[in-house]
Amino acid sequence: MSPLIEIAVEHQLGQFKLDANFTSNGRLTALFGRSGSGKTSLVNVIGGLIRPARGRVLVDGEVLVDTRHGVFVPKHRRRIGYVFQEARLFPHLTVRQNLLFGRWFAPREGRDSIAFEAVLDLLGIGHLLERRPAGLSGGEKQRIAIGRALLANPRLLLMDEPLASLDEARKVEILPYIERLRDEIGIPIVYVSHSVAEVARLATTLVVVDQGAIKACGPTAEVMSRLDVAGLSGAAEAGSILEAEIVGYDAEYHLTSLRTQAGLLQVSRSALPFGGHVRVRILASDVLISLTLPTGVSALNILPGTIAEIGRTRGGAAIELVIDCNGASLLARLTAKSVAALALRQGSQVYAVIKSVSVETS
Ligand SMILES: Nc1ncnc2c1ncn2[C@@H]1O[C@H](COP(=O)(O)OP(=O)(O)OP(=O)(O)O)[C@@H](O)[C@H]1O
Repeated sequence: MSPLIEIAVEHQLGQFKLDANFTSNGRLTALFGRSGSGKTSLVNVIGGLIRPARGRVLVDGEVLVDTRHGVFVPKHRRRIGYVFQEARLFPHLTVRQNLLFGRWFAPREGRDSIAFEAVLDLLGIGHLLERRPAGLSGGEKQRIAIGRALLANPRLLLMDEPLASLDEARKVEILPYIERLRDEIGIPIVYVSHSVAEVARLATTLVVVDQGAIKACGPTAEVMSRLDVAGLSGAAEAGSILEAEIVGYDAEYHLTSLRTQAGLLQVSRSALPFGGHVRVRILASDVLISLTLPTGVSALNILPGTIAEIGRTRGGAAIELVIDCNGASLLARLTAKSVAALALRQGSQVYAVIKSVSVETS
C-alpha cells in the first residue's frame, strides 16, 4: 500500500534550498523545526502554492506533482483544506454562512461525505451559528475555520501554526478538538508547529525539518528521544514521551498509576478514566540518574534502565543521555561533571529518578 503522504522535492527560494524527502502514514503528521527551517514552504508545496523545480508529491496514492512527467495538479483541484494561524473568516457573514462557504466549494462527488451536523458536534460550535466573527474568541474562530475547511470535503487538512496567535488558555481549550479531529474524522492532517508541547501531544508522526531538509521522520516518541532532535528543541523543552495505560488510582493521595513500556509511573492527577490511554511527557531536565536503587528520596517514579547513548555538551555544562528502560527511550539531562563523577558510559546500568511527569493527552 502506498503511504498517505509521499514527498521528494527540490526547490530554490532565493538563498534558501528546500531538499526534502519523507513519507508518512500518520493520522497527524507534524512538521516541526525552527523558524525559517522550511515548514511553511513544504506545506505550500503540498497545497500547490509552490511549484517545485524537481520532484514528486503524492497524497493517498494520487500523484499531485511529478516534474519528470509534467504533472502539476493546480491547488483548487487538490482537495486540500487549509487552516492558517489566523482564522480568516468573513467578518460580514454569520458563523453558519462562513461554514457553508466551505461546503459551497466542496467537489460535487463528495458533497455529502461530512455532515454539517457532525462537524458542529465535533468542534462544539452549534451554539455559535448565528453569531458574527467579531464577537467570538480566538479559539472559537479557529474552530469555525477548521469546520469550514472540513466542509469543503478535503482529502488532507493542512494546519499551519493554527494555535500560534492564541494565548495559553485558548490553546488549552482548542487542543481536545484537534485531538478529536485526528482520532474521529479519518482525514489525515499535516500540522506545522515549532512548539514541542503541541507536537508531543498531537503528533502521531513527527517530521523534523532543519535548513530545508528532513532531519528525522517517524513515530513521535521515537523521534523525540533522539539526541540530535533534542538539540533542536532547546534545552528547556527537550524530553521524551511514553504511551501509557491508566491502571489504578490511589484515592488517599490522589495519585493515578500508569503502565508504560518503561515501567509503572504515578502521577498526581485524578480525573482520568480507568483503562484509558494517555501520553505522558517527561522533560530531560526532570530526570536524575542513580547508580544504585535510591532510598529515602521524595520522587515517586524510579525506573531501572541502561544508558543507550551519551550526547555531547552543547557549549554549556549539560549533557543529554538516552536511557533504555525496557525498550522505551528516556531522555535525561545531567551536568558533564555528574556524568564524569558517576563514570557513566554506554551500557551502564542505572536508575532513572523522575521528578515530574506531565500527562499530555487523554
Ligand atoms: N519566496 C521566497 N523567496 C525567497 N526566500 C524565501 C521565499 N519563501 C521563503 N523563503 C525563505 O525560505 C526559508 C524558509 O521559510 P519558511 O517560511 O518555509 O520557514 P518556516 O519553517 O515555516 O518558518 P516559520 O516557523 O518562521 O514560519 C526562510 O529563510 C525564508 O526567508
